[in-house]
Amino acid sequence: MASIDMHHGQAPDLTIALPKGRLTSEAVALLGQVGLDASAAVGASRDLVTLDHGAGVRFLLAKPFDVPTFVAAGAADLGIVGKDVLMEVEPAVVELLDLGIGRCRMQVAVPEGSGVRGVEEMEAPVRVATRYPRATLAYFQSVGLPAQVVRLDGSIELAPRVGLADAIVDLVQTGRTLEANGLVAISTIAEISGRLIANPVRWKLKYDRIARLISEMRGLVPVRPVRGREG
Ligand SMILES: Nc1ncnc2c1ncn2[C@@H]1O[C@H](COP(=O)(O)OP(=O)(O)OP(=O)(O)O)[C@@H](O)[C@H]1O
Ligand SMILES: O=P(O)(O)OC[C@H]1O[C@H](OP(=O)(O)OP(=O)(O)O)[C@H](O)[C@@H]1O
Repeated sequence: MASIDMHHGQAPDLTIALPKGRLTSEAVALLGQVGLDASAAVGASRDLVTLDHGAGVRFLLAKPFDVPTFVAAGAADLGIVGKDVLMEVEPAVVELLDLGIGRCRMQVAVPEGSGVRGVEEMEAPVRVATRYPRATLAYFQSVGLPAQVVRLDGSIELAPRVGLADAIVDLVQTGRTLEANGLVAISTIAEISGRLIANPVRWKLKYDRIARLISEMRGLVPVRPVRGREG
């Protein structure tokens, strides 16, 4: 439908890519608090584009790992995405704000029965199952421990149980998934939360509009600036 992409017959002032899934409802709630209506993103509609006509803002619903792709390419001006994705993809985007949503940790975990309680106790080369090969290899390199990555797309906690890996690197929130699978966290790689990102060129071109949005968001939740205006 052509009209869905238009704002009173014109292009929208701003396009924001939202992650489909776990972060969607928190992101929509946050946007609602700054007067932007993205509520259709949490409804039953299968439409992947939703428009707040009054505000002139268009929302794109993308898979979390694809949000940086849309933003870096300029298909969206802004995006909301987990820090885990940014660490893994290292996209050409500007990270503007920590939104404080989707808080969890990226951790290294091992079978409880292994007796290992610190990465320094592990025997090299460590076989690590993860969805985050890049962040994992960077971490193990930083602690001087050779590692081999087994790349999985989910159910990471299964790998050590069936001898596919000695350890995992995954996101941990309540710790229930680790516990239920006989694993224990031995190290934290990073604190994770949702971030507001921008296409670097649009950040300059639409500075006033985006800066207004940032100051409105900053005034709300326990948000903190990650990086200032660049370039
Ligand atoms: N257990 C968790 N607790 C808090 N935040 C999480 C948790 N798991 C994931 N997240 C955050 O939510 C984001 C989106 O997670 P979600 O599970 O919706 O996507 P995904 O794992 O990429 O799933 P899929 O590939 O099935 O779409 C992650 O990138 C991360 O920042
Ligand atoms: O510490 P917890 O509160 O138990 O949360 C951690 C789990 O949540 C995420 O998985 P998700 O539920 O997204 O499933 P997936 O691994 O199949 O993507 C993550 O990959 C862990 O498995």
